[in-house]
Amino acid sequence: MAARPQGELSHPTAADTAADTAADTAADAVVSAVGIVRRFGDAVVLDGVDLRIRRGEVVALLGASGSGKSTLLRVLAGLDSEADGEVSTNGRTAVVFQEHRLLPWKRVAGNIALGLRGPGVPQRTAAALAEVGLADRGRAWPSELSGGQAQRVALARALVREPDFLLLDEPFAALDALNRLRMQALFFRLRGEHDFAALLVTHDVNEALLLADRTLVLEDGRIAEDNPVTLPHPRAQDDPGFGALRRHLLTRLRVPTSPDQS
Ligand SMILES: Nc1ncnc2c1ncn2[C@@H]1O[C@H](COP(=O)(O)OP(=O)(O)OP(=O)(O)O)[C@@H](O)[C@H]1O
Repeated sequence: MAARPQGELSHPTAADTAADTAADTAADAVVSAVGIVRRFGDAVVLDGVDLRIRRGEVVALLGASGSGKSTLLRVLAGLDSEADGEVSTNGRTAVVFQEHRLLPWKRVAGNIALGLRGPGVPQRTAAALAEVGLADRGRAWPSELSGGQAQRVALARALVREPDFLLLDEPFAALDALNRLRMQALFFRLRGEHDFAALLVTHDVNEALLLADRTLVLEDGRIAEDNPVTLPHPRAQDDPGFGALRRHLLTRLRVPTSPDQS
């Protein structure tokens, strides 16, 4: 790993040393982060995070409120230039936030197509909308959508870019319980069809265990726990293995469990 000056987060490109790239970003990794440190004033929020996510892998990032999950996501997405350390990405990335962030002055289709070039954009836009079950809403304004629909559009806007790596910051947290379950099922289906890797920031241990291949716990500025989830799909919350992992994570996160959760 090449030494990087303090105060500088590097996103190496092909111009960086070939040796670094070969060693640090193996062909099967969509993102590789080494020694990420992020301070806000005197507060050290990320204190040396190392993380690698493989192609096609879905990783859930858990941690107490304020532990730095969103900060880490922003660093990995290249949205934060103030961090120290090194991030290498390999392929296209796209981000979905908790709030849909659709432009209110553009119709749904216009929001999805934003920034796309070349022939076939209307077809790609229509296909992405169909994938999230909104084939007939392309001409709607964002203000005419329900919260769940708007979040589906945000997902379509990310998918139409055919990302290798999808970063999701509590994408379903603002939805009611039923819509949340629908979105989780949709995410699972899309993941099977597109084979993207994902980092899913979530507060919801059940969501993490339903969707992820691996769970991370961020604590004291570091990845304190990194565990594979080997349960077969479709995962059921009443499965004993699921329950054991949930209890472990809830304890790790110091969330009190009630008898019906255990
Ligand atoms: N722009 C900023 N300026 C100052 N402090 C910040 C800034 N962004 C984040 N922080 C601080 O960094 C810490 C981590 O914030 P972050 O949003 O990453 O946590 P989180 O784990 O995503 O929290 P939550 O689960 O509540 O969303 C918090 O103490 C927060 O106040």
